[in-house]
Amino acid sequence: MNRRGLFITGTDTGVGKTRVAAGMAAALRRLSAEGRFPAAEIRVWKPVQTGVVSAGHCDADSFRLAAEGGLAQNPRDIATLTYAEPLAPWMAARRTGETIDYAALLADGRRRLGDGDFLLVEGAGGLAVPITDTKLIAHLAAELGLPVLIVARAGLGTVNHTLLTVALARHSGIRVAGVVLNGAAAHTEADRLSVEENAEMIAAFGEVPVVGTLPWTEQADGASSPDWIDTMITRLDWTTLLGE
Ligand SMILES: Nc1ncnc2c1ncn2[C@@H]1O[C@H](COP(=O)(O)OP(=O)(O)OP(=O)(O)O)[C@@H](O)[C@H]1O
Ligand SMILES: C[C@H](N)[C@H](N)CCCCCC(=O)O
Ligand SMILES: [Mg+2]
Repeated sequence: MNRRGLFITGTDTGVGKTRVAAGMAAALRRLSAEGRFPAAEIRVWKPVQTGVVSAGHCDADSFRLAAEGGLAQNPRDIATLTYAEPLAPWMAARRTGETIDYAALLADGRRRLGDGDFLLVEGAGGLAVPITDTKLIAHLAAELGLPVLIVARAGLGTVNHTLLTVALARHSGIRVAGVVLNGAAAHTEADRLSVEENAEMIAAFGEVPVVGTLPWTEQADGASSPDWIDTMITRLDWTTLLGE
């Protein structure tokens, strides 16, 4: 199967996975419309989301991926599972008396990958987040056969978090496409320098490209293509992302 896609994970919850996934979706959609990206459709998938009451709620990742990515997909189709408790999927499901049918979730992902479009998948939290009592988000990314893009914070502490995430990805047999540092406080020269030094350490010790540094900006929409997205897209190795 021609697996054309990218799994977007993070070093934590709240690091900007949705922001990056939506920004990529909007940019790739524009490139596709201009005939500069070899996929007719750009689609997003949120396998499981927690902390929201419904996939159509404006706070839901499924809603934000569609809105910020400028996508026509129905948010209710973007997310497969939605749980109210803001917890790891395993626990959020258990709070409702359910267990997640991992095989069905994986099959849904493989179906979505099968139509030859380009699929951006957003995980839940980081890679070591439980989906069931035996499966983590890392298992899902590995068994979908997709490379991961790691969204990490830009400041102090991110080197450890990012290198741990890279190590788990590789231990799980997942290719790491790159790292994006999010929330670079561009207020002072010292901040900018420390972000560059964090990127240098992550690249050196993780043997992974830091493909983007997101400034902390308020606006997020599918209309504009911020510079960081264009830089990131040019730095990614598309031969691996478009499937051999
Ligand atoms: N570069 C940025 N500039 C301004 N706000 C940002 C930026 N990145 C993320 N945010 C905001 O920070 C919050 C967390 O970002 P986001 O929801 O993308 O994280 P996440 O990793 O997807 O979280 P979750 O684990 O819940 O899915 C959101 O309110 C988002 O709008
Ligand atoms: C609720 C949050 N926004 C995410 N949907 C789920 C994050 C799970 C994190 C689990 C953990 O690492 O402790
Ligand atoms: Mg998110």
